[in-house]
Amino acid sequence: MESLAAPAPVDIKRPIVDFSPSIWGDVFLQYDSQPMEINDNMKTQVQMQKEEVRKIFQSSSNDISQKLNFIDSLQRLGISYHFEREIDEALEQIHKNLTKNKEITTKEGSLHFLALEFRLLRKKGYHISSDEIFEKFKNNKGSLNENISKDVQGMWSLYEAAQLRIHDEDILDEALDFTYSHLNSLITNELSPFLAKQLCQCLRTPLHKGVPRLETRCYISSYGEEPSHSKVLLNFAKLDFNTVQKMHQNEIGSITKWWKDSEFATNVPYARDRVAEAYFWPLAMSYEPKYSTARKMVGKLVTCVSLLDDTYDAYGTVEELELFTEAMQRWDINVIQSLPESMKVVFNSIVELCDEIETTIVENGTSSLVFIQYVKQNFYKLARSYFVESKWCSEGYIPTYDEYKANGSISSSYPLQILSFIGLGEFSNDEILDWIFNYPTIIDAISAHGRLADDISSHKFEQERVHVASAVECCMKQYDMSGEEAYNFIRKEIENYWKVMNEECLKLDNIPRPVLEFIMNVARVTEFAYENFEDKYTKPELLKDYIVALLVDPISIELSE
Ligand SMILES: CC(C)=CCC/C(C)=C/COP(=O)(O)OP(=O)(O)O
Repeated sequence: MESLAAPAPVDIKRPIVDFSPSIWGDVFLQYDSQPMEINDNMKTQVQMQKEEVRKIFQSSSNDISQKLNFIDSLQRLGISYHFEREIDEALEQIHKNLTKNKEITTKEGSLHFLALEFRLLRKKGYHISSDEIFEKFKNNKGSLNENISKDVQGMWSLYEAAQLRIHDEDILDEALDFTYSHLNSLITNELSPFLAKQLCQCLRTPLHKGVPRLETRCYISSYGEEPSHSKVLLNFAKLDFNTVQKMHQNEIGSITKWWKDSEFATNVPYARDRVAEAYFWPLAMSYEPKYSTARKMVGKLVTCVSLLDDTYDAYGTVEELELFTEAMQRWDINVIQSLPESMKVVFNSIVELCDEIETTIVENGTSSLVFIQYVKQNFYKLARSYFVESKWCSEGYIPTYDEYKANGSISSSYPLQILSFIGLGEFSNDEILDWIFNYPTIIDAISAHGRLADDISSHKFEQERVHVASAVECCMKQYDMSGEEAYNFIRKEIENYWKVMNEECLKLDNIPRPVLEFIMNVARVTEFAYENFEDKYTKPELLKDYIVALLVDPISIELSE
């Protein structure tokens, strides 16, 4: 068959990029036909083990420290979603015991205990004063006591707790520097290889910034080596991981089938072929079974966003893209009749996806129809932001950093992804959708964080070809900085956005916690995807092992345990 993608006039110079092909072949196709339902025997086992875990939870009712450690393990092992009500009630009770008239009244306990209590309560949205809870660890100058450096477990917990810091929490800023440098110095000399490995991992990715499913996969592998581990919890976590993984396999199988049937790799040959990598984003937003539809749809949506991005960045001319953007605004393919077939394929894929989303929400009765209008408008806004970048690029214009960030937050595609995921799930209602659509501070912070992290990871690769000036050049221009200074400036901005996000999570008590968690998970997957100046989306070999661990290999379960 003749390729659909041949450019219309032969002499057009296109910004084609030599993206590497997909590394997955047909690996995920087999899962499309795999039965979604787990068998009766497995269901009975899940139910029995879950009840055993519940009994242990209930029996720890009077010991706060034990309860907090138990909740922490449930969360880290990825099974807390089975016990949401119990955990909420327990934390509410613990919060009541800790505070009276908003003052913290009980500050007894070890540094580990207080830091864990602080972290779990704050994660749940309780605004606990860091100054008050850590008061007894300060000296008379108001700084942290040097002698806490002897308490490794305490420092470790304080390091994790301090990640939830907001602005003007000097004690937590200090705690983060203090614990990081002391813990880092322990790795080489004083710890067992097992602990040193754990510590390295948490210094690289603290719990608060980790992608939940990856954290769980990693923690299940090491939890059994902790002296105080519970076999009941571990077995249930493994069984649950494998059961839920089957559902994830089914989802990625069906997205892969759709992608292959649509022949995007042939029909849009200039674009990245990244189905499994795209699915990583909705999987990071939530792995829970009840968000299966949202994951499937958003997985497809991210692949369409990727086709669109490459159409603007790696194929279209400014004249073509102007027309394409107009077609997106009018939602009308007739506007682009004169453009190359491949661009029409991209346009149609977006229109058809929106139709599919609409059918799904009507069938499931989960969402109001304002949702689909918002999705379409966000797709247009995304295309418009890409067009702005294309124009800047063709004109050789370097915008100011602020101008670049305002546009770049939209072109991160996060507002669209977040809106779509939440609109397809159980918390979808007009109020929440309006809130997201109007770009609240938390979405702004996450999108800007995404744009900056992406830019500093792919800066060198992108500047090797004709590409819009990135945040780095814009920052150099606006503040008259060297490249190195701009990198450092942007890294500080990224840290600052974390404080903004943490702060918003405390303020937004009218938004359900799971919704805030989905949103925060986007920041977490950003940190992971773009760490160490690498772009794991564009270079799939960097993501391969993680995808295998989450989507291909089950966890082995020794039956004797
Ligand atoms: C966040 C995800 C996975 C979105 C979908 C695909 C996409 C646009 C990835 C970023 O690519 P890029 O680094 O080339 O983006 P940009 O061109 O916006 O810098």
